[in-house]
Amino acid sequence: MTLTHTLGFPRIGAHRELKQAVEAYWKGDIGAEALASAGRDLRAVQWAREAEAGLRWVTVGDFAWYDSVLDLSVLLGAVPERFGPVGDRVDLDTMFRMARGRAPSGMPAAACEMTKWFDTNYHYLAPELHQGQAFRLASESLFDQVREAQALGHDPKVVLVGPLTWLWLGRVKGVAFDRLELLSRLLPVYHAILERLAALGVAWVQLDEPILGLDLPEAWRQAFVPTYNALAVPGLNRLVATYFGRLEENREIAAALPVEGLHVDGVRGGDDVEALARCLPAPRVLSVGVVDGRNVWRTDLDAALARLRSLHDALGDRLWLAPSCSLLHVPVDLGSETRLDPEVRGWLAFAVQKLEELRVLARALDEGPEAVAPALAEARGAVAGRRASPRLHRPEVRARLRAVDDAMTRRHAPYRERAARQKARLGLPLFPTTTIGSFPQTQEIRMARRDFKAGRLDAASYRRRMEEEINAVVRFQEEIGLDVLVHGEAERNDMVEYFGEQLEGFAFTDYGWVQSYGSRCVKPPLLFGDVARPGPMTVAWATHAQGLTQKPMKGMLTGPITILNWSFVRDDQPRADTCLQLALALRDEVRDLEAAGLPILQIDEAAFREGLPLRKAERADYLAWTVRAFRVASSGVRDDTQIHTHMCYSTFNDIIDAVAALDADVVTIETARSDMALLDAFQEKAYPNEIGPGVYDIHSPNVPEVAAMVALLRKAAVHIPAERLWVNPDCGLKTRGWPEVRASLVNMVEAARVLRAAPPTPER
Ligand SMILES: Nc1nc2c(c(=O)[nH]1)N[C@@H](CNc1ccc(C(=O)N[C@@H](CCC(=O)N[C@@H](CCC(=O)N[C@@H](CCC(=O)O)C(=O)O)C(=O)O)C(=O)O)cc1)CN2
Ligand code: MET
Ligand SMILES: [Zn+2]
Repeated sequence: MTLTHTLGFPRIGAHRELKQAVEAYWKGDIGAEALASAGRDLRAVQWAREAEAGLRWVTVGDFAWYDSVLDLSVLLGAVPERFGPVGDRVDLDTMFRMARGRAPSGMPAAACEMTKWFDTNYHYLAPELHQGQAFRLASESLFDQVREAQALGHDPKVVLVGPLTWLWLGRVKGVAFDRLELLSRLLPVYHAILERLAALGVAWVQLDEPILGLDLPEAWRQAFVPTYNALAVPGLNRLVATYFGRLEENREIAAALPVEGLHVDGVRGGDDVEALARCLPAPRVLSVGVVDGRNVWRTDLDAALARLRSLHDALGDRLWLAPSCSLLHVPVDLGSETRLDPEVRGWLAFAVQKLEELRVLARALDEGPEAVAPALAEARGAVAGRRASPRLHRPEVRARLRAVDDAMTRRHAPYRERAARQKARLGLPLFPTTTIGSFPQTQEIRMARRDFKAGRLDAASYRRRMEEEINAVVRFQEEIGLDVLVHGEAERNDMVEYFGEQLEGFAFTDYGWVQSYGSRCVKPPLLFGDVARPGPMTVAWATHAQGLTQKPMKGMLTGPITILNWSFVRDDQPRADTCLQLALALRDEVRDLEAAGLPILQIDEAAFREGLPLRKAERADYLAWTVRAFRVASSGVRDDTQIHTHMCYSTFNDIIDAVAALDADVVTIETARSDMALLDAFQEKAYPNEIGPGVYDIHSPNVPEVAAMVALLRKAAVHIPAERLWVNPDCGLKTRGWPEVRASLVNMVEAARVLRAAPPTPER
């Protein structure tokens, strides 16, 4: 029999129950016992769904209150010293303090660094590593969850990130050293974990090693076989899971791993699956990720079956079926979407539906396609229907795409000349202060929007409510003395979904939530067809805001690459084409904002780095079409209009030339959690324009001290001449509360004043 399983399932619940429970606990509305009970309920529902779908096991270990990499760090006893002495077992609030700097109990401390999980919009907390670090088994939570699943009558497969990927994701603190040195200290703890799992009767453990899809240094490649030799435990089977990219030169390593099974991404892995099916020695299992875990379109089951049939012939029961990666990256259940356009709905599959697709495929292999003929026919109809739908195509958009020429990708004058004109127009001081765009999205704002969308609040009242919010935000910024103001983005549910809602070619869900980090979720819009802008999207709000102040107002847009990367996008044309369609729509918006009198426009490209291909060989191509798209969106303006862009969670070393090639007048970036280390890439010569290195971390509720921000800016001034430095937070303030925002920004403006009074002297 062909067995099916899943690498992981969304942990947030179909209606974000996890978010509600965790946030209530942080606020003190519920205690640890109620939180624990909410977790048990969520897991019970999730396992029931996996069991109902006929999976061979339920997956245990994919649940986490905040992040599963963080949970693993806790399990391994990798808790940084600043979180204080921890007992034999690390407690819940220590874990929450590592994640966000504070918890209902325990002293606040700087949170661990949070960054993107490979090329997804999911964030993990980076393990902190230091030379000579000791590890120990420091949590019972995983084993408790195994028993919990067993008590519910399920047979669990446990998932953990593997030791090499965990180390790879780690950040070295203190003295620089090779983190691979820690492997020998880490393996005994992994071994102990596996022994505990074997003792509980767990038959299979899935160890995720997605770094096998990266260009790895030779020493790391060589470490794989010895690592898995060291992790053999009698009676326990190990499935090493790879995903997100092609194995390429690491294929042989994967095939040689001394483990009982291997999972390979059948969607992004090219012909890895076929190659491994030929060389993987029996009795090893090959788990094939046939169903896309990263997108929401229904699987072309005929095509999948055609591909699987020869694998099935070759491997027999050694062939397992799974989604390409964990289903963490897709929404939970299409069944919740009662208001979605029925035609579009028919094209989709969320996590629950993807498990069903696996069941159909497995039965078709085992019993022949006749056994599942109605399901196959339905899927065939859906796939063909999407391909043939007239709603996908707009000839005028296609024509415009063909007409894009090089002139559309260039500003009139080079940066130096533009800077002079912008200076004359804007009259900003040295170290100009600004924010990244959003101000707190309060409960009241969200309630008003909910009432508006539900028809309980009319459009005029909603508009007035949002304008009042803008008025208050502008007044506040003037009062504390910020130099470049923003309108605060109150009217936006999300920086991507908001634009999707105003463009043709998109559809939306009500419950299509996907975890981004911790309790924060996003609802990626569905980009299914050619993109067009029926009318201005932000001009009315921006004009209202500019009318309230003499200070420069910064118009705020989300850029084409970020809309692309944070939507579920069509797979029937190259992403580059879709991106350029978005760029053309934004170019029109940019020009409308300029004509409306906005002197500064920010085009956020928060997801620019995230979308960078994992393999170096594919990067130049991505950077070429993304840079072109950004320039098409941003270049249609006068020289004295200042273009900003913003990027967060980025490592810039490998993309600095491309960031420079965007030719934005100002780029604001995330640097505070990494103590300005990211600025190395921006050394004067590498980045020619202005830059705002974030001076405090907005992902933590802690208020930054003036002195700390002054110190960070002095550090920044070592790399970048003071005339080109801006002062701003790391990112938008939408997730923060007003009290912290007030205190933090007052301190930030003060930090800029301190620096203006005693400017740093350049160190050359
Ligand atoms: N797409 C995207 N990706 C991103 C970011 C981003 O901003 N957008 N930022 C970076 C960090 N990631 C983030 C992801 C999410 C949030 C965030 O704040 N999400 C909100 C949801 C935002 C949203 O869509 N809100 C809706 C309403 C959602 C809602 O819960 N409404 C309630 C009512 C109000 C309430 O109870 O709060 C309801 O309908 O019942 C709105 O404002 O309209 C959340 O999880 O809480 C922040 C940062 C990286 N990736
Ligand atoms: N302008 C956006 C904001 O401030 C940029 C956020 S980047 C994730 O919210
Ligand atoms: Zn940001």
